[in-house]
Amino acid sequence: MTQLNPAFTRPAFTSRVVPVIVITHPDQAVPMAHALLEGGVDVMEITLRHAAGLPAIEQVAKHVPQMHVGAGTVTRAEEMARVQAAGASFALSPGMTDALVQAAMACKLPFMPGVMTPGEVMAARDYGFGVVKLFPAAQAGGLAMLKALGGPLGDMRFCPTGGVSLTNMGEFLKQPNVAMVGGSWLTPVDVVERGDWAEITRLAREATDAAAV
Ligand SMILES: O=C(O)C(=O)C[C@H](O)[C@H](O)COP(=O)(O)O
Repeated sequence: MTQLNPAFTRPAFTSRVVPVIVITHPDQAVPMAHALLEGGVDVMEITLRHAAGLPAIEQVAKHVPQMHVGAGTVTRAEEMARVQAAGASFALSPGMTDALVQAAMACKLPFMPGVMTPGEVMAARDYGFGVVKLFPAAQAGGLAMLKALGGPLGDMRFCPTGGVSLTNMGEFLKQPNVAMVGGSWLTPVDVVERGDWAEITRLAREATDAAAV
């Protein structure tokens, strides 16, 4: 099978930290995108957890072309075409189903499925994925799990997400099989709700600097 997610084998974005974002009003999307860029983060995972997610993706895709906007929490096949139509340049999911993978292939949308077991990593590789999201990373075994997977499945790369923070992100990024990390700590809901974009830039810069070490 051909490589399905080339964008995640050689990501188009430069940031090795992927903010996982819950947006509650589409108007938050564009200022947040600018604030993250200002802090050196050129990728966003805008989740579909809130109804504002889809219009938020649309806003960023339309108004902030230098931002790589992805759709997160894509758990149903029919959402794949919808997020692509909204302008998402890739999709992520906490898991992997045949239906989701088929939908991503049909749309030719780069997709990062979620995995938690060696069997799921192998199934993802069979489909042609080279980079997968380890979710929930902490509960899956964190660093120890990544090291263990690196033995038999050393050709696969991971984006651990779930329980990753400023404190432990450096340890994750040092692992040779970790391509990038994801997390919600860069965009706390209360900070977004009050529109404190300077604080989002500060958090993004702090993460960018920690990733560079
Ligand atoms: O919504 C999704 O699609 C997910 O995969 C879940 C998120 O990635 C995690 O909830 C982030 O975890 P924290 O950084 O620990 O908050």
